[in-house]
Amino acid sequence: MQTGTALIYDEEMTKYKLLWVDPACKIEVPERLTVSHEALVKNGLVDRCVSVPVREATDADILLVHSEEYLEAVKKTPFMTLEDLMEFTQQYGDVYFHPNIYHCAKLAAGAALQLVDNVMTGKVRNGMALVRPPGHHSMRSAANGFCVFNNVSIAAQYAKQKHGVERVLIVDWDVHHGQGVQYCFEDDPSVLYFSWHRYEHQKFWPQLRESDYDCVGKAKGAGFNINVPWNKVGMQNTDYLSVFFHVLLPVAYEFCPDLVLVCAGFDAAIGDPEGEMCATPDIFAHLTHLLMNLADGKVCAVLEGGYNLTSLAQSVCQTFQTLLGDPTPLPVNLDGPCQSALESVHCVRSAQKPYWSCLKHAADLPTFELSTKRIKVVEEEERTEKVEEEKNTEEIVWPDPPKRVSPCVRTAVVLPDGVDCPDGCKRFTDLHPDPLLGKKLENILKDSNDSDALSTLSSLTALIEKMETNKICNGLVLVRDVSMAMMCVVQHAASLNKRALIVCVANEAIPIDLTDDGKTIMVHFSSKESEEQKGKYYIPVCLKKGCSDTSGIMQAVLGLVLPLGYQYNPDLVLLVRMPDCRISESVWQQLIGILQGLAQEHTLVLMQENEKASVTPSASTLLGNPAPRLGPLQGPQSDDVEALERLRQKLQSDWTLLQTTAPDSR
Ligand SMILES: CC(O)(O)NCCCCN
Ligand SMILES: [Zn+2]
Repeated sequence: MQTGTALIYDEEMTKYKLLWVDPACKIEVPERLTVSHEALVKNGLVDRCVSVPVREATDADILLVHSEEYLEAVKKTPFMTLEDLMEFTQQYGDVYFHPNIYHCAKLAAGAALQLVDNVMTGKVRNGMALVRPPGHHSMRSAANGFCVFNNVSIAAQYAKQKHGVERVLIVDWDVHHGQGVQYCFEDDPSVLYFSWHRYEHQKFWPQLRESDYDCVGKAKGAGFNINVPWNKVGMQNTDYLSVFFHVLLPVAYEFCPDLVLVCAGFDAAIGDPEGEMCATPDIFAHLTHLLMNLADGKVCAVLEGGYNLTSLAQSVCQTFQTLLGDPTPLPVNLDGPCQSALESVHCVRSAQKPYWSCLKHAADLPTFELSTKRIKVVEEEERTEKVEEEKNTEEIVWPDPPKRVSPCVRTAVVLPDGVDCPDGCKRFTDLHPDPLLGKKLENILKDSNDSDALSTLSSLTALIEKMETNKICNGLVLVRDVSMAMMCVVQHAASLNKRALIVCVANEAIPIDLTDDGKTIMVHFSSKESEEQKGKYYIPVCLKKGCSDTSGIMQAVLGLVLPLGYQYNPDLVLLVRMPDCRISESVWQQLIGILQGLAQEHTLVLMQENEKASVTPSASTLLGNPAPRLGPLQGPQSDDVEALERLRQKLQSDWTLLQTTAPDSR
């Protein structure tokens, strides 16, 4: 299994800066790179990465995206006088040139190519390049928005041409719209470009009509360009996650990319003068994690923006820690998305509905949107250039990101004799069995002197306690009676006053009645509608074709289990696979991989002892290896989607992160 996280950085890229007065450009300073790199050093992250050297992009590399005349013009800038540089800069928007910026722009693009080479040839699993000048605004023949060459666009073309990559997903979480990337690939179905960006109904820079949600790509590229406009500032963690759960991830899994490139701009974080958003740096740990089970984990992040030196450095560290496999931090009290974010999610899903089967049941455009479309045209004339008043974001403060400590044992296993312990795992037995356990479990145990059942259950309960004290990250247990073991875990977690999210894949009803105290939530995948109501914390997901239905399971995991799980914020995730369910191994691994974003990766996998063949693949994902790709997903069964919608409608008043449509409140 491929491991290793590349860090690509060279201090040469700090050696250019703004040489004259220009309020729009003064925030793009060399210190952006130095504070980021110093934070990585301070947190011991540089030593844990594979340092990969930069290289200069060649003319041929740059010409993958840019025109010869533009490249030739930029080549002249090192020899220009200050006056010439200022005059040369005039022709472009919100960007500046410097005698050394051409050199640095070649290094920034070359760094992205080095990252792609090392990931695609398997030298590392993933990585991030810390570069400047950034890239996503630069166009075929124009510099723009501090960008000279379009680093990520060049990397995408390079990956296709040199490594035969067929499908590239570009995730642009920078707070600005990377119009340069959109223009480059808008008619190209092999590159799916996703961007969210501060928009404020076209009032925010670069004030482009084509940054809105209804610009979905052109010709063969229709559907392969996804714009999520933020029409208000102050977006929070929950808004970002809502877009990942209900827009990006379902489409990304359907697209099934061979490679994921990230335009990793951190001006989407709190404190940034450009974004004026409120998402905290730890959100990038989750955004990164949610991408890491795509493309067999081949994720290449390239720095774009990020102008608050504190939140930038913190966000960079959060991203690297997740790329390195450290447990994700607990997502603190997420309430649902704000009304404006919900409108954007609603509009994007309906605009993209014709192109993606995972969205074929999405709601149509809200009626107010149709009416305001006309109003916006009227505003077009009235739009006055929003004067970029000096934003004073200095006084904004936020808590330091939580420490993310990897337990000394990553994956513990409790296996029957004769089943080998997978590499990297640690066999676990309970050294101090609780003599009263039989008594405590008598309501569950059929006969309390069944010694090896008792020993398995005592290992199980001891394992849970080791996870709660963060001695062990996650665990895999094979048992004879899965239902009984599940009830034992539920009871024990409750006795520890720990919240448990149970995801149970089975093919028919299961004998469990949940307490109604909310300490335990169960999502039960099955092929039969369960008639009896088992309380509001029991959530039956019925799939007509049962658990062999990959699309059905993934639709429910991304659109229901994840949002609900993130909002519930459990201390423990229990993944139960009933003996008879026919879930495919790779979907099972995706389930394990995706849900590790919760509960600081305290996932307990429970299977029947005859599932020996699943021990190694399940353990591999628990160890942090990416789950295998599922292949491009077909559409889910219509009646399953309708059942899921009904379920969502029923639950979303309690679990607001499940919402995908804005109430027609206008
Ligand atoms: C890379 C970037 O997206 O952060 N550049 C932002 C330029 C803003 C100009 N007003
Ligand atoms: Zn930006």
